[in-house]
Amino acid sequence: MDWAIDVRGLTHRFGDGGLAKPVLEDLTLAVAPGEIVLLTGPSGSGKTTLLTLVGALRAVQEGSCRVLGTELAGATEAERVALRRRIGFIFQHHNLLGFLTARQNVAMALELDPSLDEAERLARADAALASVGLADKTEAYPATLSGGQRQRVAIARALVHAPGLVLADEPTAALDGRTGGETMHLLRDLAKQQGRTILLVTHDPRILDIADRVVAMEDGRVVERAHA
Ligand SMILES: Nc1ncnc2c1ncn2[C@@H]1O[C@H](COP(=O)(O)OP(=O)(O)OP(=O)(O)O)[C@@H](O)[C@H]1O
Repeated sequence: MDWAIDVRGLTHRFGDGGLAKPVLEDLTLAVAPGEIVLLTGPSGSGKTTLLTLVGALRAVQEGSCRVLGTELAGATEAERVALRRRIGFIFQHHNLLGFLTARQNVAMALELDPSLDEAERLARADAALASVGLADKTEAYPATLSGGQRQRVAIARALVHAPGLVLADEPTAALDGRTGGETMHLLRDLAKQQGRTILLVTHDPRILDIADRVVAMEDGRVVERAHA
């Protein structure tokens, strides 16, 4: 099987090497293409660290971490940058740029694709915004949108470049329960339509039902793999 994510024996430490207790310890996790996996577990169990390693945002220290076919152990910064371009990221705080409209924020994710001209980028951004129900907000600035609308813009931005993988870190943390649930169901529906793989870190029990699989972490290890 060509896994979207194939992590084996991953160990990660912060601080001064040998003596520090690992934040991730001999962790193994495989995610199939098109699968939606939610990662839960107590604060400090290493979820965000795992997400940043899979997202090629930090260097692998020990073990194997294959993402979309790229081995990140021993990868160069250029290889990590190339992989990051194939991933869509969604953060707790939408991370939209306040001086850009919704359309410009989404189109930015396409700027690295030299095959697209400006008109094509904007057209794709509009289509992505329409797919999250924001066809009438393309010219809106983030400050004029609600929290749920901003996170939907962030979803459009994460999906617009047809990423092989979407990584999300606590995407509902800044939203009320109902809005968080609606937003994540929308993400799930779009991901399923488009065949995207998702790894999503959450503390929010109300969104566990969007998962194909819920993986629980504790002390840097996977402790439970439950089917949702
Ligand atoms: N850059 C860093 N330098 C030193 N220690 C760090 C760093 N980042 C994280 N840690 C430590 O690593 C441990 C795991 O952190 P991590 O953020 O991965 O956990 P988490 O499960 O995502 O927690 P939370 O649910 O609170 O976000 C914590 O004890 C944290 O303090």
